[in-house]
Amino acid sequence: MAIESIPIVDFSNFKTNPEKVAQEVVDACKSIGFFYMINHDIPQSDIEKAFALSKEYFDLPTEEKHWILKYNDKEIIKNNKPFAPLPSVFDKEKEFLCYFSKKCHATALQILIAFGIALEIPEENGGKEFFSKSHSYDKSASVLRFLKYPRGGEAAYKDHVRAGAHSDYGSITLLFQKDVPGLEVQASRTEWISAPLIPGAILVNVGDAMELWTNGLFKSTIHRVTFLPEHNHLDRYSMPFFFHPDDNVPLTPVPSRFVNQTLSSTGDHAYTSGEYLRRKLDATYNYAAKKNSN
Ligand SMILES: O=C(O)CCC(=O)C(=O)O
Ligand SMILES: [Fe+2]
Repeated sequence: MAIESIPIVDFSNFKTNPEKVAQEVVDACKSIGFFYMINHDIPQSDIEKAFALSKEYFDLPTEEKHWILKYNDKEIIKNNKPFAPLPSVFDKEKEFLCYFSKKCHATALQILIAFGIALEIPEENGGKEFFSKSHSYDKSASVLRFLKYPRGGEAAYKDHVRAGAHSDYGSITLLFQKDVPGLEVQASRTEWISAPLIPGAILVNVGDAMELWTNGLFKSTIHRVTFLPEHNHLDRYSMPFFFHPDDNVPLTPVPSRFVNQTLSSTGDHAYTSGEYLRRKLDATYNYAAKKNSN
């Protein structure tokens, strides 16, 4: 049966009825790979503030934004520290940004706890904390990203697809959308359906590492961003929080009676989370380099 919409999961009952909420989360992850999380713990005022900072940054003159590119040099990346100093727009709000990214982390952990509950992970393997204990705040590649899709002009951006079809690489992604819709999801692996804006909701999706870890039980679904003609005069801002397991976590089948324990023949399961991400990034950037040289 075709999947026509993305389910909404209400987390206000997660404390009182965790099994029910967890089951809804896992049903969504097994079918469409996306769900809206409502009644989460991130205040709307914080989300608005983060969007305002993003806009403040993108509104800077281009030359001011370009200075950061000079730091885009491998030698600057040392001990996993940021590769460049923060632009002043963000530096002055460092405390808030730290707080906000920790809120995203804590919210994503709740979803992972739901996975642990519904997949009935045995206690000896970590029980409901099986996934969450593998996602520490500062030891993974998790990242909060601020994105802007500039409005189209007469000639520019004739192509209505503004972020090409892709799947995400990590375990899960939390997406904050604002004002302008545009995300489309390849439901049922064939048809595109739109992911409308639901005020206050966070759109959550499964990434490739989680699909691999659950041996295909959860679906890392392809999605893209398109602009409808009526939105072409508007800038679109979004904030994805890409959540990744710690680099050293092996992506071997999750110990759950719902997860097929037979290894696939592709050999992907031998990878740790860090190796898997590196492989994906290499494939992406080699591809980009080849495409740009054509
Ligand atoms: O901007 C969006 O709404 C989606 C972005 C996205 O899918 C991504 O950055 O992976
Ligand atoms: Fe994505």
